[in-house]
Amino acid sequence: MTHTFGVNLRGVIDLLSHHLYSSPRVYVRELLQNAVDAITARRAVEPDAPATVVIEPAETTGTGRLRVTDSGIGLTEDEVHALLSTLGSTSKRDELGFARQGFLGQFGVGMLSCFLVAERVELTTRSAKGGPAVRWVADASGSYSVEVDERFATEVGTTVELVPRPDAEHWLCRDVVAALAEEFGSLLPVSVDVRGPGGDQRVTLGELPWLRGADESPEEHEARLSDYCEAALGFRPFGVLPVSAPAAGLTGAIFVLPGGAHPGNRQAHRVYLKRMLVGTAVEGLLPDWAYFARCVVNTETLRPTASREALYEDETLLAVRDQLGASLRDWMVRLGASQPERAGALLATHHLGIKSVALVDDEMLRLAERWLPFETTEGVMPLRQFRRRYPTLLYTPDADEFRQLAPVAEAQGIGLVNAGYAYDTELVRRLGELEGASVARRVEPTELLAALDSPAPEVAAGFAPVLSVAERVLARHDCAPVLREFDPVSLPALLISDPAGQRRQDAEQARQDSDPLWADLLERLVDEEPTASQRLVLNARNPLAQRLPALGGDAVAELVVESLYVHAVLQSRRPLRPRETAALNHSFLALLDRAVQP
Ligand SMILES: Nc1ncnc2c1ncn2[C@@H]1O[C@H](COP(=O)(O)OP(=O)(O)OP(=O)(O)O)[C@@H](O)[C@H]1O
Repeated sequence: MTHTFGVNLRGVIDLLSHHLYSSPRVYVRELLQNAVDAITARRAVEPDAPATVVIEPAETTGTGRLRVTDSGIGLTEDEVHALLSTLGSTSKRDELGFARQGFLGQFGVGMLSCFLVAERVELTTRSAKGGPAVRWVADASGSYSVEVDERFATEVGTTVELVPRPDAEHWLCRDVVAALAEEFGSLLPVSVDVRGPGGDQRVTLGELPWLRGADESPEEHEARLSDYCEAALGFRPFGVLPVSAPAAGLTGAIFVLPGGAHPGNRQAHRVYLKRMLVGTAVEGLLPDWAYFARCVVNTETLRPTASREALYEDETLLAVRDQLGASLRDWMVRLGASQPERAGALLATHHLGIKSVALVDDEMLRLAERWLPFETTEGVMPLRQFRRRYPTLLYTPDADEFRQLAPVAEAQGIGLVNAGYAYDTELVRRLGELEGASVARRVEPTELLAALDSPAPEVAAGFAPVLSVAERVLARHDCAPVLREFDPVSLPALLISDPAGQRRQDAEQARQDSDPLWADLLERLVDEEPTASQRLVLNARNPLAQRLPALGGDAVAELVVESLYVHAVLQSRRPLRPRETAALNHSFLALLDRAVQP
């Protein structure tokens, strides 16, 4: 024997209010949706039928109830039983169960959302198909009654009245209802009026704001869209671009933020489905890199989730995202060609997002090269400008390394680029991949050392005793001294790390930490390259360094060399190692002690 499931209406309402919809406010959307669908159905058979929805809030009806009247197709008595009184039953699907084109509803549960704010719903209707007027009265406990009486309604259409729940009266008040009707329904293709003491307030705009009027110039259109963006999204956009994706029946506009966006910000796009608002913080319409832009779109085919508050991540949405992303990118490239200054300002404001696209997109890479400011030894400038002087982009992948090497490189006439910030190294490398290996190269610190002049033999001979002291002192810090002559003269010593020596040091550390088998192998590696991992390059042109050979006794020379070393480490902004901190304390205090001796 088979039985039919019973449904506990209270339980279903609880499910809807607490788990499906984010707030009772959606009841206005569901009422508007039913009214618009009913008008669509009537106009399919009667194209000139009126298309009006009138909302009378609690204050206007004077009974505390809310009344919504539409000029739609209405319902016959049989339809009232079959469609309204059966959960999940809908007139908006075809015989095979597919959602019928042109209708907003499809699940047959929307009416239930009225019970989020009402304890009773009264629906009075007259069908365009003929027959008497019908009244359906349902209450939140799940019981309903149907009455037929010619006198209930004279016009074709439907009136829904909500009798508020004692704790939900405010949801039916004019301010709340008008605000919600405007938020959800401002773009609907019918007229929606909210009745009030001062007359009717029309909440519908008529046309989609991003469709350009016949007598509107492009400039006027852009200015109007900027005003719309300010009113709807709360910011004056840097730029506006109308977009469309015909496959998804989508039209709309992308608004570029004037500043202040962060790559980690959630995307918050305003999406309308068949001109009814889905949400104001819908995600996924633009690629992640476009975090500095917001969309307002209307779509005919993207699928809403059951709550109608988000979109399904299906293939159509992915295709739309790619297409909108490409439109934004093309717009930026065009801006770069037609209004270079504006493009430069845009890139400077949103450089992180733009750099992340440039990593995978050649056009954007060219744009970034031409417009994005980089720190270089020639000052802050775009890479294109830097390359006019230095055909090879010699870069440091680390900002500290840049700071350490830049003054010396600059004095030797070597151009350096700081590629130490997010995405910069990859970007410069990609430029090399695109245009040939000679375009970009990481500077090897030792290469800079090679560019520095060696002092004359007699000068070197004078420094020999100091250098042997320095060799001993610096060995404690895995460093070896070198004597060179270089500018700037004000710099007594420069610390340069040697990648080969660093590898050796890493291997040494690994050897100490590893098991005997590996230790043996690593030991051989370590032995192969017995170089220190750092060089302290003493500047024979610097007046302080020049006084080193004349220092009386090894003890003072030791102190000075160690101080110069620690100073050079500090200059390089590398954190001090414990042994270096100890050396700093010791040499500083010892020199102080000597300085204050009577
Ligand atoms: N104002 C109205 N005029 C005419 N018919 C209506 C009206 N309101 C509701 N109906 C009928 O009642 C049915 C059930 O409405 P309900 O809002 O519960 O679900 P739906 O609109 O079909 O789908 P969804 O759950 O997606 O909103 C509708 O399919 C429609 O046939």
